[in-house]
Amino acid sequence: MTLIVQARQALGEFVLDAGFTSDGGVTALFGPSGSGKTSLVRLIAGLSKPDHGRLMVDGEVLLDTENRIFVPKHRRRFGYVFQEGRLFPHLSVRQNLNYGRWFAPKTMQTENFDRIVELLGIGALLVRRPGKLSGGEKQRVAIGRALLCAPRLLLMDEPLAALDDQRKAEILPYLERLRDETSTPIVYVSHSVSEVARLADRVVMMKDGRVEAVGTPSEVLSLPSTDRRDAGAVLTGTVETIDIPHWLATIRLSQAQIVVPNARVEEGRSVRVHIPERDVMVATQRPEGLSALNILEGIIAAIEPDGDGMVRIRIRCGDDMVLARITALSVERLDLKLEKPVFAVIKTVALER
Ligand SMILES: Nc1ncnc2c1ncn2[C@@H]1O[C@H](COP(=O)(O)OP(=O)(O)OP(=O)(O)O)[C@@H](O)[C@H]1O
Repeated sequence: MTLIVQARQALGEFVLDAGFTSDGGVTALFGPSGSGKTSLVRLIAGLSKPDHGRLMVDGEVLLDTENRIFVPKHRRRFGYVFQEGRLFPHLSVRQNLNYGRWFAPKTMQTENFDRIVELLGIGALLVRRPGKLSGGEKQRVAIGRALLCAPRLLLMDEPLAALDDQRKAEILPYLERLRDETSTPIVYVSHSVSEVARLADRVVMMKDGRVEAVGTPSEVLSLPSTDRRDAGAVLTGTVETIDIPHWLATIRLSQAQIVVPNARVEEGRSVRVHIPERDVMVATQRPEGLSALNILEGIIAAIEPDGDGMVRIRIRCGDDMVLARITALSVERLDLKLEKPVFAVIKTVALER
């Protein structure tokens, strides 16, 4: 699948002027509130029309303002999942799902039902009405309904934003399965670093209506302009062991292991971990007697002034890069220099959420 989108639209004072391409997988539209993510996804969906723009899927032109082409939303064959599921309250889960199936091309109408129900773990809910479902269950049904239309692209606009952390944690593994076990490309709107770190293959970072950066989660989420509270490294590893009594998973990175609070993952599974740069300290000797579980040995690969007396240190640990944001005074006191061996003391690391 290839998706090419480019659009310009004035919305009152706000001007959206953005575009990106995708070759499939999960593309996250990421950025602060008001950066234009929803406006861009609405244009892709055909829910609004840009002043100027072009949209192509697999070579088919769905929008081209110059040539006055505008394929209406119901003929684009895109699935759409909103923040709140928007299920029909008077229909059972099965009927809600069947409603989605109705829009699929005839040849695809039957094959998918059981597989999608199993994929999303909603088999036990089929006879219930939406009023009797939790927020996370509703979202899973909404995703199922969207998938049953056999969409060629699934648009998800902050699908977890209305859920509490526990429900988010419940639903994220289903989204991962969706990514890994279906070939449906997804455009996923979110302003959560951890969600994007966990799910996205590619990140389109937006700011003030424009695309500021495009790349892998590790490339984009470590950029200084990412929300300060969450900026940091995103590393990929494999679950080595699970310690259920302590609720910890040990993840093998390129060189070292890292211990992460979570015991819900399966051993052998490939996962991403997010290490916020503000939660990393730098030491020139291996510290002892600390409560931090993760101390990684590495070499300083970059020292970047970051304003307000702060400095970002990039520490190369094997093939992984860990980021630390520390004071310029600490850099002086510890005499930190390029290529110096150091220890990254990691206070928090998250496997998801
Ligand atoms: N129809 C409209 N008329 C005027 N302004 C609009 C309209 N639609 C959106 N905007 C403005 O465009 C900007 C971008 O909004 P948009 O919802 O796309 O951002 P977002 O990145 O999705 O934000 P959030 O994460 O809060 O949903 C906002 O400043 C919003 O107020």
